[in-house]
Amino acid sequence: MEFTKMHALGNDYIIINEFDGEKVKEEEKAEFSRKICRRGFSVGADGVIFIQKPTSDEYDVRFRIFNSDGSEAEMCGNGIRCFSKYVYERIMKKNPLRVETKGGLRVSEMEIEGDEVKKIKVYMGVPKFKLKDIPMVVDGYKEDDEFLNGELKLKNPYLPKVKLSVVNVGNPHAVIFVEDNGIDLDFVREHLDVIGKEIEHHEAFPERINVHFVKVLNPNEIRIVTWERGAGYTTACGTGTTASVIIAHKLGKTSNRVLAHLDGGDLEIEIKDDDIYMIGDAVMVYDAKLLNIGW
Ligand SMILES: N[C@@H](CCC[C@H](N)C(=O)O)C(=O)O
Repeated sequence: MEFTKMHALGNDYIIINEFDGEKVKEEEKAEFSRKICRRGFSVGADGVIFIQKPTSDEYDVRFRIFNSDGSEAEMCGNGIRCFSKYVYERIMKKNPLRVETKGGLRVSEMEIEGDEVKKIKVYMGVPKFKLKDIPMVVDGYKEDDEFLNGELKLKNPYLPKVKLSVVNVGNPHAVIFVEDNGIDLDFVREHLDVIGKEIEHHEAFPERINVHFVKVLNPNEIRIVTWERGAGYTTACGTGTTASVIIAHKLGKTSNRVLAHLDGGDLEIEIKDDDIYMIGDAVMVYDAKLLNIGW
C-alpha cells in the first residue's frame, strides 16, 4: 500500500488516499491506525488521515482522522492543513476546498505558488460551549451550562485540583491557564504524562478530552503545551490552539488575533465576529510503500 508522510508543526500524519477506492477496510481502520502509528516498530505517527469521496454534494472531499491509539476523532487542525495541501496538489485543483469532517464543514483557502500550496487558512466552524456538546458531566452543572475556569478535582499527587475551561471545536478540548492555577510550564512538562492522561480520562469526560496548558504572554501571543486525546504528548494541536485562543478571548485574556507558540512552531488564529480561522502551513515529507505494518 502506498502512503504519504506529512506533518504540520511536527504533529505527524500518515495520509492514505482512498478518494478512488478503499484501501483499508472500514472495520480494520482502527487496528490499522494503531499498528502503523507505533514508532520504532512501524511507520510511526500521531495519527492516520484517510482521504475519501464526500457523502453529499455539499462537500468536495471527506476527511477522516484516526489517532495513534486507533480511536477516530471528529477533527484535526494540523491534519486538515496536511490533507488540504495533499488534495490540492494531487487530487483536485479546488480552492477554496469544502471539506466534510465528522465535526462538520470546514473550508480551506490556500495560498498557492506555482502548483504548490504554501499556506492554508481554515474556517474552523462554530465553537460549542454547553456541557452536553463537549460532552462533560460534573456535579452542580446542568447540560446547558458552560464550564469556564471551573474547578475539577484530580487524584494525582502533583495537582489535586485544576481550574479549566471546555469548548468543542468539532472535537473536545480542556484549556488550562497556568497563571490561574499557580503553576508554570516547566511543572506541566515534568508531570504532563500523569496530569494530562488523568484529565483526558477523567470521569467528567465520557468521550475523553484533549488537554492544553496555556500561558498568556501578552494579548497577542500565547504559549501552549499539549496532551492529545488518543495520542498523548504532541508538538502541536491545531484544534487545541483554536480552542485555547477562543477561550482566552472569551475570558478577556487576549485579542482576536493571536500567535500561538507551540513546541513544533507557531500557528496563527483569527476570530472575526463568530467566525474562527486557523492559519499555517504543512509539509509533505515522503511518499512510500508499506511492506510490513508491524504488530
Ligand atoms: N492534532 C490534532 C487533533 C487530533 C485529534 C485529537 N487527538 C482528538 O482525539 O480529538 C489537531 O491538530 O487538531
